[in-house]
Amino acid sequence: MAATQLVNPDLVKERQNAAFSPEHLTYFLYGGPEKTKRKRFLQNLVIEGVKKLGVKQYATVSREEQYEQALQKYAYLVDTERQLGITNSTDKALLHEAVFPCESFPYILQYAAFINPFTMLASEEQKAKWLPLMKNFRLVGTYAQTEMGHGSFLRGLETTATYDPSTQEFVLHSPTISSIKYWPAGLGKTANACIVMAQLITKGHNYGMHAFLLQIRDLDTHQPLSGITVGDIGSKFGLSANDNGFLKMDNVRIPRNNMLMRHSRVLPDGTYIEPKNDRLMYGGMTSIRTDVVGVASRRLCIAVTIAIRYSAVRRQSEIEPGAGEVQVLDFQTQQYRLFPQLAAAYATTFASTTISAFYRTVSPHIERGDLQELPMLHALSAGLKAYTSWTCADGVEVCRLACGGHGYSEASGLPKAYVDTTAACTYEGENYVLILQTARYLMKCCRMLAEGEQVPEVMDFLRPSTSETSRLDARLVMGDLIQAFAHRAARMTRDAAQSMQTSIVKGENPGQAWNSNSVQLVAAAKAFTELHVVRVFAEAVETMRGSLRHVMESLWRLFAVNNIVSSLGDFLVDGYLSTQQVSLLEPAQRDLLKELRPDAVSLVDALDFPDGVLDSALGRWDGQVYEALYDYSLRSKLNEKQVLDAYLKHQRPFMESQWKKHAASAVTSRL
Ligand SMILES: CCCCCCCC/C=C\CCCCCCCCCCCCC/C=C/C(=O)SCCNC(=O)CCNC(=O)[C@H](O)C(C)(C)COP(=O)(O)OP(=O)(O)OC[C@H]1O[C@@H](n2cnc3c(N)ncnc32)[C@H](O)[C@@H]1OP(=O)(O)O
Ligand SMILES: Cc1cc2nc3c(=O)[nH]c(=O)nc-3n(C[C@H](O)[C@H](O)[C@H](O)COP(=O)(O)OP(=O)(O)OC[C@H]3O[C@@H](n4cnc5c(N)ncnc54)[C@H](O)[C@@H]3O)c2cc1C
Repeated sequence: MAATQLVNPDLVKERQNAAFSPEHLTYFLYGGPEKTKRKRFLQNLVIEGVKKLGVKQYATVSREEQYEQALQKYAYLVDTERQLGITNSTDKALLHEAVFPCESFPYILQYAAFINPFTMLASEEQKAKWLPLMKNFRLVGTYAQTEMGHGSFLRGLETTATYDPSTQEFVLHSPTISSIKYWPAGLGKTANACIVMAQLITKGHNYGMHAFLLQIRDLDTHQPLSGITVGDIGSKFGLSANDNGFLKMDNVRIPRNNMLMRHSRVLPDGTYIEPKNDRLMYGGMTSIRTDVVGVASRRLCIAVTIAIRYSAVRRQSEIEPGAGEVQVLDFQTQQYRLFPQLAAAYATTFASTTISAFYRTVSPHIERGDLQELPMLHALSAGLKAYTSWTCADGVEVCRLACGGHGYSEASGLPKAYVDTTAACTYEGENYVLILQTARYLMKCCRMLAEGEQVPEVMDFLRPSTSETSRLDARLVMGDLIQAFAHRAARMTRDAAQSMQTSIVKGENPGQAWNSNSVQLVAAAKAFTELHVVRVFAEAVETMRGSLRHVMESLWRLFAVNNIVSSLGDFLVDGYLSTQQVSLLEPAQRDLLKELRPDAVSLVDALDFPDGVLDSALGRWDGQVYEALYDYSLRSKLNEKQVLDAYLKHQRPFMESQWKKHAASAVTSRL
């Protein structure tokens, strides 16, 4: 920050009063002083670079302009990456975050869901041929899987890829209106190619969903190719700069070699060679799900930074009559709303770091054909994607509401953070559908344990425990709190398994039994995922020392206590927590709010978002919120002219006609 910047005195005081050094926490989050320095350098560089492009603030332009500006900013981003020789994925993510703060952009899937799944699914020969075209943007692509009629149930996809041995081509076809590909990001106007997921039919047999590389537009004129109908799906709840698209294929012929043939193949005569495991086709989705955990947690980190800084600057109402208006952050209710979001922001950040690390560890094994850890990776990434996007979307909305009226203005940066985060509850697998995959794995582990088989170490919590009551006392020992989450997850999983068994005994088939108990299964999978998040947050805190450890331990405790209190029935139902123990929790929660109050601003400062990423009049580092809000309003398009054409066209005639009807006298320009 510029040393000369005039900072709101309340924020200055907050920063002076912190009991720990936020800089140390920043170093912890970003991997040390050197990496932090690099992060700041990179983000500030592109924030300044974007300013020089002359693009307008996202919230002040139309959808078409947002789209155009996003293309312009992306070109600048890639040029900068190349000039700086950036290949590291964290550096890239940091640059993306600074150029597109809580904003989507048309090329979002170029790497995440075009190049990555292509690399996973294509043969070496195919990679040699197409990767250079993809990496150098000759091919701009997306992942076209969802159709109008099917997104969750992939076996129900209707698009067909029928092999014709006489020409050695596949014929891609959308046989019905519901089979039109619908939603893929960047498909409408930007992509000239895509990975299409379609039912592979050869020698009259359907072998299920497979991936094909399809060119959809001419590489020079960008016109759609013959047989292709493609376009933008129209305005959405958010993600306006993205041209999510539709695609209809009318018997489009592609060479046999455009089927991605690393795992399964079709020989020239039409013979099908099966993959080692048909789940490998789903690998691209697992990769993005782990990214989505990171995307959602960063959005909540941004929202909580905005809301806590603003609450420290905003003064309204008195606590003691006559003693002056207080910072709204001093209201217990404000702390009760915001501090759990702060805790969740850190919790999901650590969850994101660990699932990414797990993904990086396991994917080379999967690449080698060792699929032992695949079910666990799938269950954990699906559960965390759902848990984090729910938690963060809800949290962003809590932050927005906690900013009062100004939270409703786009100037706050919170509406765009919300619409962006809530989308993550649906894309890459609707959350209920995904968390049920986690439940499926839990049921499988229950069966394995019942049959005396080994389960992965993280599932050990399912083993019968000797202790059926908690040792929790007023000290709120971390181990006792973690044990409470473990007990709850185990009990709920066993209860769900038992209910499934009962349904089957009553005569339901496995599908019916699953559906009859799916509310319980979802609850068990959420409890398991929350246990995981509580654990990884605790593991991170346990590596910290001194005053940082002290404050982060309190934040962790707030996360744990808050989650117990908000699902108290789960912990009481079998008497694991006694009513006496429960009576400790709400006072402890209030004490934690008070304890964390002096460190709240520094805890968000430590997240280290530059103003360019917050993109918020309310969350600015210097706290000069009213100047920023006023400036934003002056830039409203409606203020470009004092008297609008719409006034002359609609308002004035309307007013005149109303007045004439009821008063039958002339309009005067003054009262
Ligand atoms: C502090 C840190 C600092 C760092 C700074 C960093 C800052 C930056 C911040 C963030 C970093 C990240 C930046 C990266 C940017 C990336 C951006 C990402 C943006 C995303 C944009 C959105 C794009 C959206 C794309 C899409 O939506 S694509 C479409 C997605 N569609 C789906 O997900 C469909 C969901 N449906 C399914 O997956 C399946 O149909 C099903 C629900 C799983 C059911 O399938 P089915 O075969 O019918 O299943 P079952 O019978 O139930 O199960 C069969 C069997 O298969 C197993 N299975 C299923 N899936 C998988 C899998 N994926 N992997 C492995 N195994 C799987 C399942 O478990 C069953 O197994 P068993 O039979 O053994 O039980
Ligand atoms: C912003 C955005 C971007 C997207 N980008 C892409 C993209 O790039 N590429 C792409 O291919 N797709 C994309 N999608 C599509 C997305 O992946 C799907 O919308 C998503 O997987 C959900 O599928 P659906 O729309 O069919 O929902 P549905 O499955 O129709 O869901 C409707 C309801 O039914 C419930 N339901 C469905 N099945 C079950 C079940 N088995 N058990 C219990 N409940 C069930 C769901 O929980 C939900 O409440 C995008 C979507 C959005 C919103």
